[in-house]
Amino acid sequence: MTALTAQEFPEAFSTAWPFERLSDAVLLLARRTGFVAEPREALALDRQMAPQDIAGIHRWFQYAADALQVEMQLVSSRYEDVDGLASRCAPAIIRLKAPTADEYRFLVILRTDPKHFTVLLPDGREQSLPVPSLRAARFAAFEEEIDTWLAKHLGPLAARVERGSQEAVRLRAEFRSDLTLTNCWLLRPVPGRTSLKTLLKRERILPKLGALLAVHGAMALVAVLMWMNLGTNALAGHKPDGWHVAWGLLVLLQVPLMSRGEFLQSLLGLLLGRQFKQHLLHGAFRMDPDVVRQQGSGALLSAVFESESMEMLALETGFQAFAMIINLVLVPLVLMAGAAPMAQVGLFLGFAVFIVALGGWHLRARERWTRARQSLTQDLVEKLSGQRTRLAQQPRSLWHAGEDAQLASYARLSRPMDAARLWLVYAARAWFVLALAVLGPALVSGASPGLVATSVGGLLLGWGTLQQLGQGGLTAGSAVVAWRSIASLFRAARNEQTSTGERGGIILDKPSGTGEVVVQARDLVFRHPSRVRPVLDGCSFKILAGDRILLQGASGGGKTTLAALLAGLRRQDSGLLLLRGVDRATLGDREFRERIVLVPQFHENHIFAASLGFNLLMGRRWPADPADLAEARTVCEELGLGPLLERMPGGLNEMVGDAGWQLSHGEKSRVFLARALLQDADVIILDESFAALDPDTLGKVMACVDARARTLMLIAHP
Ligand SMILES: Nc1ncnc2c1ncn2[C@@H]1O[C@H](COP(=O)(O)OP(=O)(O)OP(=O)(O)O)[C@@H](O)[C@H]1O
Repeated sequence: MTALTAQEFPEAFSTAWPFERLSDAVLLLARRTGFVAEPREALALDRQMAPQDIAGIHRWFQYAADALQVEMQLVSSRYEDVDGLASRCAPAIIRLKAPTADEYRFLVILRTDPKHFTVLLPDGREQSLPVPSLRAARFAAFEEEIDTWLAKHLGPLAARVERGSQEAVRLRAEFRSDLTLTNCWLLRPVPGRTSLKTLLKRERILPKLGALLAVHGAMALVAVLMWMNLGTNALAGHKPDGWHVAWGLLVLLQVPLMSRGEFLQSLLGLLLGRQFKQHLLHGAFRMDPDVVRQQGSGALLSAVFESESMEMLALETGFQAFAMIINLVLVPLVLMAGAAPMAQVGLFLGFAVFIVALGGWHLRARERWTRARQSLTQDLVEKLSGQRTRLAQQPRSLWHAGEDAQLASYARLSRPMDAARLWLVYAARAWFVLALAVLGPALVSGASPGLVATSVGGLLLGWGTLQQLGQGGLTAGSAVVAWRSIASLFRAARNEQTSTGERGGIILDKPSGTGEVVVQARDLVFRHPSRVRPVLDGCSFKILAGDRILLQGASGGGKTTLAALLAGLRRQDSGLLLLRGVDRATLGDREFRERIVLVPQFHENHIFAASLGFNLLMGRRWPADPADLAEARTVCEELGLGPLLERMPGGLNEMVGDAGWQLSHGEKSRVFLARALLQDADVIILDESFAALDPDTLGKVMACVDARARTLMLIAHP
């Protein structure tokens, strides 16, 4: 199933943009959403692209996304989720097909709510379209077929399953799991490139923060009014003549204020938490691969834990800070109006300073403890990853060596942190007792009930505030420590100059034929940052279209390093590397990597915990078209994976990876090969990819690779 047709979605076709104006459409959408102000350069359509060529359009969207510094994500939705997608997709572009002719148009969706699309018209105006059900629109033709099937298999029961009900949708989805809606591209901002100002504006965060501040202010004011009312009336022995009703109303007023405050807090937490997560994920992909490798998986896992707690703690502290700052100002004012003003205010301020100092102590202790905890996590992950090696080759007596000392050191570092935590908790209670004691002489000397009530109100408010300050000190300290562990990940999101940068500006035509110079290297020099001598020094060569190159050399000679440079995973220190006459800076990393595809050595490659189909086609395009899946199946058969596919009950949908169907070494290496062959690259580099294959399979695999790779470089040992 591919595009929506005009018949299925009649209102939309007349509002959609023609193919020739696709670049104007993308540009206008990006501007209206506020994701980009002005593009760096004009967006040109790819000369070779045709409206029916989904692969070409997808490639062009990626080029446009790079140029505009946004993301364009191809999505597909299954039968049961289509309406959900419709209500969440904006801003997005959907390709629509005319019912008869081979004509396609592009629906440009600016906003959505559950019942309407706001679309951008080709003349720049906006129009609202009712979308009763995209599912009904898209799959109307199949409903009858499904009804017949249901009637046949469920008999009279089928009549009880109401059309459109949850059960009916689920049954239909089971029956036709192949029904999907594709050709929808979501436009999204790149998290690392969104300025704080844009973010605040787009999510309307400042008005929400303002409202939260106002709610907290109102709650504090109501609390003070309640105490004043109580003091001046109840404690003075006034009869209930209306003041008690006012008191009751003030109590009631707290309820809506509190629920509004909670709501705003949750909403802001959700918005900020989402931005934070997106930023971190984006950063993870922009980290230098060498840095990631050096850190080790344990440190990365710790960073994940820290990011979780950082998010929670930062939000918690931020919101508490609101109420606390208001109260820190309010408490001295209330106490000043009470029975022992100077003594109580002095005591309150003294305690506040004391608690801040305790917070500093806790921060330092927490930092040392966190380092010990991270090292424990790193050690545990290392031990788990090396479990098989340890079981097979390490004497049992050494399995737990050093663990006691490590745990003892961890326990020792926990002690000062726990002590600081305890002091922070008890400090607020100590304030309460001392402040009450200070009030004693005023009570004895017969201070007026109003003054005493105000003092007690201030004392209670002060108690709550110092508790918040102590708790805030704990969480802020933990958040600061967590931040230090993940700051590099966060900053990486803004990093454009890593080896994984993505800017681009040119789409190359398909190669014209054999003999053309595809790659030209002149005087390449590369030195690993930690090494003194360069691995590559003055390396020059040419690769022509159609070449079959065997690269051999001693172990450690630099073959893999050269492959990494060619495939755009590393940058040379000096020298020139051109792909079809264009250097990487001009071409952009995305285009460069799509043209030269590397199959890394087995231990550097990965099978993802996803379907086999995804693992095969992730380098081409995902979600995949039926044609992509058919080609993936053919390549698998050519590589001798046909019997495996037959054994798998789910076929290409079978889950593989760590928790899924376990693949053998040779099967995995052929999945890696198929993944590269399906990418339609100009040059394929295979780094020792055949080690695990028996002679029969090797013959098949070589024939398939030779037939499918336009230009090939094999790295192998002599
Ligand atoms: N990330 C790195 N940091 C520092 N040095 C590295 C790094 N990766 C590789 N090297 C060093 O660079 C040199 C070349 O390594 P490379 O992997 O390119 O060799 P190779 O020819 O592919 O070896 P093999 O045939 O054993 O796979 C080696 O001395 C290696 O120790």
